[in-house]
Amino acid sequence: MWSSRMALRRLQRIAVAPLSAAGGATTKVQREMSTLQRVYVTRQIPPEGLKILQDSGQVQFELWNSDDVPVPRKELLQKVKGVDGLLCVLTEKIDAELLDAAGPNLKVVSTMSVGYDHLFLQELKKRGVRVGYTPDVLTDAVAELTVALLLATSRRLIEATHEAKTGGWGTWRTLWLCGHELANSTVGILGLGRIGVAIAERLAPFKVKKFIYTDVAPRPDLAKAINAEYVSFDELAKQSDFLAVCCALTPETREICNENLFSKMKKTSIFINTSRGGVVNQEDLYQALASGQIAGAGLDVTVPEPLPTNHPLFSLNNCVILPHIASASYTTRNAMSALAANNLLLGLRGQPMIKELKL
Ligand SMILES: O=C(O)C(=O)CO
Repeated sequence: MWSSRMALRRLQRIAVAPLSAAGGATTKVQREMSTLQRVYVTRQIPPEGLKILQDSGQVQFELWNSDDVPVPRKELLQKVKGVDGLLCVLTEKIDAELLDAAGPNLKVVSTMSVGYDHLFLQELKKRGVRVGYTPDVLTDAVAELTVALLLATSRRLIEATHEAKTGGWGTWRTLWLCGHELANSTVGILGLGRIGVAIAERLAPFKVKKFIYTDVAPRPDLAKAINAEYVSFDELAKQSDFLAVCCALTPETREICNENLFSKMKKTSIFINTSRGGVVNQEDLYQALASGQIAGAGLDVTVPEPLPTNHPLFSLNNCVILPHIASASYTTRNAMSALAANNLLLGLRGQPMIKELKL
């Protein structure tokens, strides 16, 4: 056990550089190594992204060679010293402390995520660090999972399989495990972007009657594609039979889903969140679910992550909680890693990234 733990630790510190195959250092290799830009990768990312970095001949990179445990903060602060680029995932806070530890060589931070609430954008901007992220490539996977979570919650699939497995399945009963159906319903989208549109497109064939949305301002170009009506925040709460949260986590949206929202929702409505846990006040959500103020909630994201197994939300039958898996398909995670790697390489060359955040 001890030796395997030691071996794991050693593995997690292994440096992987494209020129490592050259073995013993030759003068040529040393010369080439010195011109390669230095990169730290905070996770063992899916193979497509790693291959792009390895084959690039542009960077020498070191990675935290585990997907099961995030790189400890202390180690990360050490490893980023003097790097030109950083490829991270959403578990790493890229804040002033980290940017100071990295120092003035750092030119690019590329995150393998569409969300960027873990990046302190003002600090990055102040230091002139460019930021890449991975929108679009995950839209289909996230929309698909959102529909699955919505149906699992509204048609009570988790409760139902539990009952079937544990002896609760008696005779066929007229109202047992009844839920709420999409046909003839109003679906509300909080924060209409690419993902909200993709969710609506997938829900439309279920005979949804009406799509409504709210955002900081109307988004007619996007709304047109799904024939969605712009409404106020309060109207969204009042009218939605299903409310899907698709907004980014920002200071303005933090805990925007709170008692004020839940108290205006119908007792039969279903709340779904696949964006960020921080947009929800979880105590208020618990109260709304436990008191029957709303019918159910499906969450792919929580605060914190992982949500402790003794968290009150886990005690509720009408709350379905997934471990942040909305983008978790092999195709999508590989595409995200490839995009993150390409963003990083382009940024380090001083070229426009494929997907770059405007700071
Ligand atoms: O990309 C993101 O921001 C996620 O939440 C994981 O898909």
